[in-house]
Amino acid sequence: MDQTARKPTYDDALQLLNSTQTGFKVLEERRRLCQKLDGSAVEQMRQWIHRLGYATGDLNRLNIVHVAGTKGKGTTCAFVNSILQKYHQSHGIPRKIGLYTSPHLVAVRERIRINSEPISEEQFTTYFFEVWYALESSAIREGLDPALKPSYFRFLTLMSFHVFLRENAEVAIYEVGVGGELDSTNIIEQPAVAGITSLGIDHVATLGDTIDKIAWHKTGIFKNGCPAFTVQQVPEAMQVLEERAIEKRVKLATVEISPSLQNIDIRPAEDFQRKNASLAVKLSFTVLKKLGVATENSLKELPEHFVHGLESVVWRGRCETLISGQQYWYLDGAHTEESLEVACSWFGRISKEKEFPRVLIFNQQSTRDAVSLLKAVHHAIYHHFKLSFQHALFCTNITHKGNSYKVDFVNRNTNPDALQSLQLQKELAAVWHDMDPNTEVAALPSIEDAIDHVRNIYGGGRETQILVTGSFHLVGGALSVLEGQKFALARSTAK
Ligand SMILES: Nc1ncnc2c1ncn2[C@@H]1O[C@H](COP(=O)(O)OP(=O)(O)OP(=O)(O)O)[C@@H](O)[C@H]1O
Ligand SMILES: [Mg+2]
Ligand SMILES: [Mg+2]
Repeated sequence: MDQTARKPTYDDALQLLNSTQTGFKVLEERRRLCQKLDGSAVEQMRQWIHRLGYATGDLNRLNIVHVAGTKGKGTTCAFVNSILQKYHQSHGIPRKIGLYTSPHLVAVRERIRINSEPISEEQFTTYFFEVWYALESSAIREGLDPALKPSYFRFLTLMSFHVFLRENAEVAIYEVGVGGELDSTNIIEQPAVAGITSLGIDHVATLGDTIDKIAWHKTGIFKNGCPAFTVQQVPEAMQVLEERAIEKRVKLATVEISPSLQNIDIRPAEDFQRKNASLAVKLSFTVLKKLGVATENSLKELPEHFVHGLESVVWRGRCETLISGQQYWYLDGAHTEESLEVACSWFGRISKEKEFPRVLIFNQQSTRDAVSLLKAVHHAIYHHFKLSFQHALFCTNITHKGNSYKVDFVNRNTNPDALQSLQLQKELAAVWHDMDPNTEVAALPSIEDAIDHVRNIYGGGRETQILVTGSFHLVGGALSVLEGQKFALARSTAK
């Protein structure tokens, strides 16, 4: 971009950011060569942070709460954020809270928040270009190719560090991207505290296919001298966590579901969420203690701010309900077997109370085994709840009709030919038809097509309950289409 021509806009920033996506062809090649992550990614991050003019030690000023895990990372971070936000509102401590999470639901800006608010378009643009140009000019100074940029997630991670340091955040809460050991967030040397949420199987190509290999990666965020907490895990995972804690000389404690949560309105009222909340409580106590706030570190009775923080947390796209006319939309971005079970049990519990027809909208366009995930949905709904879907719609992750994406959702990492031919969608429709021949199935080219299809099913005149799940791209796209359409929407949070 010509820097002298005009002031770059938010849209320019997003276009350039999208240009850093690795791209389908490179990803295919990596898969073909079975390339795993290696230590070079973290080393490269260190070099980039230096090129922005920081030492890695500068990050210690951020009193980081670092969270890894297979499921519940984002939610746990959101709980910590909400608790700290309540403290901030009443005591002015922490002065400023940064929150870095992924993926985003409806706008990239959501990934970088200050005091709970996504940074503004203006801030995003300013900080984006500060980082972009600093990387270019340092590359030129060092005789490197200025066109070489960190890939999408790494760029945003770098940018988040820059934003929080520039904004003088007193605490920053960081969700790991993938794994821990080799993740780009792992240049953090001395976090205030580390947390590991529930472990399960995901990202097998990069982390390994067994729970112990996955657990090993997650413990990469353990740092000598920094306390760590985890929740109850399966024994194979727990053993690895304990061994690595000893090896790294880290004090690791396991957090049980706190009895005090029984009287608190945790949403959804499921044990997995109480686990996330209990872990968040311990992480918050620890970081507040580091800031010199004397809180009673007891889980028997929670201080008022903790209760308010837990009850008022907003974390969209997870067990979210939208009511639009006669339609009850239930949206959850779950995309692993364990989390789909959780999402389906939430939907099943609510749905069995109603006689209305049920519609499933499902998509999972990455390298995950979409068929197995779909079977997990079937199993949970048909076997556990003895319920069925009258319609099952399989769409791509393209937001709008006519192959157009909202700029925040552009995804270069999926095979365009497979999207065009609806290859996966047709396969999923056939799999579902085999499992339940009574369901009417359809493969559709976009999220908007699927939503319109639902509106047309019963002429819009009949109450319907729709479960949208399998991917955050799908749920984020569905939310932006639903909210963009002129229907009166009532939002209700999961119970
Ligand atoms: N502790 C948990 N155990 C199992 N499933 C969970 C747990 N916490 C959340 N989930 C499910 O996983 C979904 C995603 O939750 P969340 O965003 O907190 O996870 P995440 O670890 O950030 O996931 P991602 O890898 O997509 O970033 C939720 O909607 C919920 O259905
Ligand atoms: Mg994940
Ligand atoms: Mg997440």
